[in-house]
Amino acid sequence: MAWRCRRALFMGRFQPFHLGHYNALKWIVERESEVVLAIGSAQYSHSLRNPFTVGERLEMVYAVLREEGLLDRVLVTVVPDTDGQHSLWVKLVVSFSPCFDVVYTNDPLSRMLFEEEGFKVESIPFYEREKYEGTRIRRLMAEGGDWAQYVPPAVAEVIRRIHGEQRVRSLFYLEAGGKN
Ligand SMILES: Nc1ncnc2c1ncn2[C@@H]1O[C@H](COP(=O)(O)OP(=O)(O)OP(=O)(O)O)[C@@H](O)[C@H]1O
Ligand SMILES: NC(=O)c1ccc[n+]([C@@H]2O[C@H](COP(=O)(O)O)[C@@H](O)[C@H]2O)c1
Repeated sequence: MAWRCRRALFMGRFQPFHLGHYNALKWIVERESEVVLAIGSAQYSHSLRNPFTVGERLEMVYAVLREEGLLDRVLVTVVPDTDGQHSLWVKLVVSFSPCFDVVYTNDPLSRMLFEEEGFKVESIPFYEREKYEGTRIRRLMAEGGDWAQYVPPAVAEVIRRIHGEQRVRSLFYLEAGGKN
């Protein structure tokens, strides 16, 4: 592969940024000179799948990068979804992102779309996936469980400041049709 900029892309929704994402990021940073962390589904918020705004997710990511001294190795961008127009999405990612050569993702659709556009795609080893999964952590928030142990402390601080747990609980109630 001809390198253009020696940078890797790490894509995700990060709803919220949890310890699985943190371990994945550290693993990628060890293998690559620079990483572009791209926050996807940027236009979405206030749903159970995407409760946090892209601005709130940026706060979570920067809190971790600052705390871990990673600001000189990781660039951050945000990318909206193209909602079904999959053939346009990689072009949008490219235009919203600093240059990158290789993509790290476990999402099969993202892999297919990036490979079709000629990008090298790598899988990420899962870190204790039974614990560190966004869907599970959001459910714990909705049920008043101990979600904070599954995110970096700096992220827990952001979520508490924005009353994220209360929001997820309300969304759970709304999306269940006000029945639970
Ligand atoms: N525990 C984990 N270890 C390593 N990589 C992970 C882990 N959890 C998620 N990832 C990877 O991080 C990327 C971004 O994931 P994403 O933001 O969708 O989080 P998620 O935990 O899979 O959330 P959700 O359950 O909301 O879909 C994906 O490639 C995903 O496979
Ligand atoms: N057409 C599209 O908008 C399109 C296609 C594939 C992936 N994506 C996005 O890429 C990200 C993939 O990350 P996950 O690993 O979090 O699923 C998500 O934000 C997802 O919505 C968008």
